[in-house]
Amino acid sequence: MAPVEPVRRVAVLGAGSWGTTFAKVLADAGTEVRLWARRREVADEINAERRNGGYLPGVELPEGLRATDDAAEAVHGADAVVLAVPSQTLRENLAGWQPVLPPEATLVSLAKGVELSTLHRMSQVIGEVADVPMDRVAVVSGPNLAVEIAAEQPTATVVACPDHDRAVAFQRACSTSYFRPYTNVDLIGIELSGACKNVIALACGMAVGLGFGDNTASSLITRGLAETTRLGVALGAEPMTFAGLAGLGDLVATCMSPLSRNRTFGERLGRGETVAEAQRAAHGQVAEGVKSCSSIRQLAARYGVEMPIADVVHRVCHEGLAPAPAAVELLGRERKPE
Ligand SMILES: NC(=O)C1=CN([C@@H]2O[C@H](COP(=O)(O)OP(=O)(O)OC[C@H]3O[C@@H](n4cnc5c(N)ncnc54)[C@H](OP(=O)(O)O)[C@@H]3O)[C@@H](O)[C@H]2O)C=CC1
Ligand SMILES: O=C(CO)COP(=O)(O)O
Repeated sequence: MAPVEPVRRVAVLGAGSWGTTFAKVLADAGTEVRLWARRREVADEINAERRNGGYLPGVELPEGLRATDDAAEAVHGADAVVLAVPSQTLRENLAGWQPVLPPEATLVSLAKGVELSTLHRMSQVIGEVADVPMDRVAVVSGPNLAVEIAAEQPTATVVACPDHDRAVAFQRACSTSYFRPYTNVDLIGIELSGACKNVIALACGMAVGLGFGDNTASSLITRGLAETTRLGVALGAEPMTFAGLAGLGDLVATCMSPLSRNRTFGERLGRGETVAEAQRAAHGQVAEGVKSCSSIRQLAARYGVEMPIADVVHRVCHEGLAPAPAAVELLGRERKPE
């Protein structure tokens, strides 16, 4: 395999809260970065005022961060292309960008979800649509609440890629004084961790909305980690990945933080709001677990893995089960050893 070139120039496609924050991280790391925004006015605001007020109010973006609404312009000459759109829209967006992708660029997913129509992880979607070998596909995942990172609070993450050298090259491109990436080669474990923690965070939010405290949340986190690990191992992941930053780390951050959109969504359901009401309150920002609970549940069924928390979250979000009886159901399951 040819040596991997250093990552000097990166395109970030998607200017929501995480895409914009990650572009800031890259710029702060000294990497040249172009950010693609779907709407022209967002690109104009970033260029003229160095802010993206709709997603990151109060955050000043670095001078060197340039935005455009032209994806071809954003990716031109890029050593890496970072995909920062919601997971259920990745296939369609990437199909549009595919003809202009630089032939040797590393393709990096920030999205945390499992595709509903295929049950594929994001790296699989990227491999299929961009028609690239999997050693060119990477994932960034960890306890990474965008708003905290945009405020430059110390945070660690994982850059995962089957090609370790490629992971190291991208790790260098996004290391700053406040953002510390580790590398990993277990794409399956890192991606399933990121997708499943959103579903467990919905369950934790429901518990909070029902008025339950930290014992309930901790019980959900721990049993959520157990069912995520079972699924991951069945799909070929390394069990230890789930104890790392993208596993336990992200699970704790998302389940415990009021900044999490998934936990907030679950909390609204726990307080008695409908899915439609919780969706309206999210103001267009994505709570990935609402869709991924269904794809993850199907994946679990396909591999014969028990995921009782994901199962009730799906039934609350899509089959009209109320959060209170869902909790009763989880507690009333057959008694078993840990
Ligand atoms: N926010 C966070 O803290 C973190 C998020 N993630 C993950 O990153 C991914 C992106 O999330 P995030 O940036 O937070 O999402 P947001 O909801 O904040 O932003 C989504 C972005 O994608 C754009 N977009 C492009 N195509 C579509 C489409 N078809 N439908 C909807 N939006 C589209 C949106 O454009 P427009 O503004 O025009 O709607 C917007 O720029 C998700 O998978 C999320 O789980 C991972 C770690 C941290
Ligand atoms: O992935 C995240 C933190 O790591 C963000 O979580 P939410 O999408 O629930 O806000």
